[in-house]
Amino acid sequence: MGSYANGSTCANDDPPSVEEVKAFPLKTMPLHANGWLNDMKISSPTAIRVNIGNNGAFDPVYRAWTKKYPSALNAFEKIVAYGNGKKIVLFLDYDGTLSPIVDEPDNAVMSDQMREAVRNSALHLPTAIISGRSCDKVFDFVKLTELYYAGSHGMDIMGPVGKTGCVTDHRSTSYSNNTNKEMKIFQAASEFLPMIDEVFRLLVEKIQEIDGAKVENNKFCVSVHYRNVSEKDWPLVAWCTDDVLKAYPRLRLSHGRKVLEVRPVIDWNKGKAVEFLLDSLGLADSSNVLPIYIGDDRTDEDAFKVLREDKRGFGILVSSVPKESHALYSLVDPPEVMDFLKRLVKWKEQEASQITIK
Ligand SMILES: O=P(O)(O)OC[C@H]1O[C@H](O[C@H]2O[C@H](CO)[C@@H](O)[C@H](O)[C@H]2O)[C@H](O)[C@@H](O)[C@@H]1O
Repeated sequence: MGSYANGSTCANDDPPSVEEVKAFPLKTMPLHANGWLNDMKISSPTAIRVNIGNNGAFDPVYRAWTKKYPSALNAFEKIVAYGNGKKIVLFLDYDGTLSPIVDEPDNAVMSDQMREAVRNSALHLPTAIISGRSCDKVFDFVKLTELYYAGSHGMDIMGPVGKTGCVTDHRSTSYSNNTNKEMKIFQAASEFLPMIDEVFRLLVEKIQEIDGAKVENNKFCVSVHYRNVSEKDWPLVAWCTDDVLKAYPRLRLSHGRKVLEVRPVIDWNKGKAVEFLLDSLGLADSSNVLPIYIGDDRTDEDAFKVLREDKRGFGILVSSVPKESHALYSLVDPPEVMDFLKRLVKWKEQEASQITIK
């Protein structure tokens, strides 16, 4: 017997019809789906676009927030001072970090200038992209072979063959890419593939009745987008997703920017992917390595946390609205991310020329 948001219980497991849900969305919603609705509202604040100009200089609320999360551009000298004598490793999220947030997920293209900035970073520093999208999709957007990629929130990693014990893990396979470097694919959730495909199909069927909703297959995760859904229908998105997921206890839900992320219940996330890549690259020794992770989303917090807890590196949160984070620094938006990458490259080049002169 289930319980509903209005305190009543349902006598059998038959869910209400979509018409009933449309008529009384909150009344017919199971309690946990009602909890999701709160999270949907919290994780998708209507961007009260503050007057950010000049690093928030004009907006008192944002300015106060940057006291806790200083701008990584303003604190650049301090950041590179931490990196002095250490190898900096760069981890970048994709959506909202390298590309602007747009209404249609398939249109989230990266500008050529940003691609160039990322390519230059990768030529100077080990650089990886860690995204909620599938590896293939994020590679189609980024189109750079100089990087390492982790898709599906870190559950699908294309990286170098390194020291890690996971090389012998049954979930990893080695191959040679077109640069003839030996690479490996590590898929922490490989056994979930058929289940994710099934859930994707069920969600598409269910969600198609909701105006503006979209379901995206990200290989080891499924994204249910509600950015283009009228807020009055958000309960319906939560209810439909819950109705599918209740038959899959091995899947769970996390929240992103106007998106519900369906993913396997395994102890793996973007933070684990960062640790895995550092290990694969032979850069797990925190005494001479400084990992920096730049991201904008709730799922990036797992990576910020790993770096912060071990004091081995730090996160930079990309946000134009004040929010709590495990990151140490902030940047307003993707153009500021691009400036930061360019400055890092410049600093690296200066460092290299000084070494040559000596
Ligand atoms: O980890 P990320 O690279 O940040 O990926 C997270 C999700 O990003 C995408 O959705 C978000 O960006 C879309 C395009 O700007 C936007 O329309 C959507 O509302 C955002 O949630 C992507 O489509 C998802 O699959 C990723 O999981």
